[in-house]
Amino acid sequence: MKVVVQRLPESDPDVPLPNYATAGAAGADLRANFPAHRREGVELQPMDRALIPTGLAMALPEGWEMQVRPRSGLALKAGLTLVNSPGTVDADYRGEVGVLLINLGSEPVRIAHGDRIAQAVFAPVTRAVFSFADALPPTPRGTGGFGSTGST
Ligand SMILES: O=c1ccn([C@H]2C[C@H](O)[C@@H](COP(=O)(O)OP(=O)(O)OP(=O)(O)O)O2)c(=O)[nH]1
Repeated sequence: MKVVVQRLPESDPDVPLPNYATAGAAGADLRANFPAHRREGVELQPMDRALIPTGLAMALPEGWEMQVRPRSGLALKAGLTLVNSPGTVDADYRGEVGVLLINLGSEPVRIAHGDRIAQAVFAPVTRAVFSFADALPPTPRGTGGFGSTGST
């Protein structure tokens, strides 16, 4: 599928576009691309969160979404993940793609300009058509949930 990408005016054109690290990768790595006055990056203290810019806006084909997901290596090594995982980028969004990082680790984590901070996975969107009913079709489970079948 084709995704049209716009580099935003204050972004650094030397930061590569999202790319797939291997031939079979499902996610394309997204990089931090700070505007000129913030190229020093940011340091996230434990439990700090920050919206990290990618310097990019995108036009996805209608009927598709882009999911912004954590990178497992950063999660394991540094406790770095996304506050809103997976982030949802709508096909009609034309603003800058941002990555909402949070440091769940016990040490400060530095996010440098150009770092690979998350990955983008594209998925088709199925939209629901909602309708009301007085009762729902019965099932063996019924209204049981939240551990009603046991915890192990
Ligand atoms: O990780 C993310 C999540 C969202 N967005 C952008 C694209 C998305 O289309 C828009 C809105 O996201 P979402 O619908 O999740 O946020 P909302 O809080 O419901 O905001 P809105 O009222 O703008 O829909 O923000 C990102 O850049 N990165």
